[in-house]
Amino acid sequence: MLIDGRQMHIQITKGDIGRYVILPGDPARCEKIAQYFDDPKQIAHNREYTLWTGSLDGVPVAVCSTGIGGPSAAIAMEELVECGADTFIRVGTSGGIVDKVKGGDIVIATGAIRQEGTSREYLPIEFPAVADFSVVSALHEAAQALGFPYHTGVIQSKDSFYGEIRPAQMPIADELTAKWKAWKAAGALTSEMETAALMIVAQVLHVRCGAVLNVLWNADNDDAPAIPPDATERGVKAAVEAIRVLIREDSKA
Ligand SMILES: O=P(O)(O)O[C@H]1O[C@H](CO)[C@@H](O)[C@H]1O
Ligand SMILES: O=c1cc[nH]c(=O)[nH]1
Repeated sequence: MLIDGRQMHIQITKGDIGRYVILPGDPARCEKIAQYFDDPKQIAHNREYTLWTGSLDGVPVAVCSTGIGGPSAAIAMEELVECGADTFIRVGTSGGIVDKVKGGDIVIATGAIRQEGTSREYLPIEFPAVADFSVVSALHEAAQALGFPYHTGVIQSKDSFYGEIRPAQMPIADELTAKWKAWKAAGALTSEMETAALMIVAQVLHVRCGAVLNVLWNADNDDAPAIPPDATERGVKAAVEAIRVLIREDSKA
């Protein structure tokens, strides 16, 4: 929605960005991600939304933070699409669910459990939050090329960070614990807060979206989690490389 010629929240307009956008949650991560671009430049900063642009292999790319949780992430995607973007890769931090997913790993999400509220205001809960196949395929190629330990599969998105970290302290502890147990039994890989909403908004707006998550720790296995020093870097490198793959593949189409 334009107010005085700029999108109300992200404060940019059509022509400011190209079609490819990386979406971290944390605004402080935008500048670091933009350093992988040629000619990085900050173009906007409003609320939780920081935007940098640049290019990869001569093609315009951007990074835009989404803040924490589905509501602000959905707003970012809606406004970025109005400005011409159609391909998104979320990159963020997460906590491993199944035992094999450990701090320092990366996870490529093929779909996300919709344990959040935003996506329910777009589509009924029966509709699955799934990643775009070409984005998953590009992330897969990137992770293999970079040689990082990675997993591919379903992740969980939820609204309450502390509902994940301290479920026993919540009045609905039984419900939270039973659901976590079910996700784990089904092989859900890692837990974060934005991917399901982004995938559902992308579905509704007919654009492409995928996600790569850096795993900080495994919530059930690490008593005193030691966050690997490059834990937030690996997913970023995979996302940037995947954008290069998509640029290459899209140029053939
Ligand atoms: O590292 P980011 O992208 O912010 O992602 C994760 O970190 C935040 C919680 O600490 C949530 O936004 C969660 O999804
Ligand atoms: O465990 C974690 C770590 C980061 N972000 C989350 O949402 N959960």
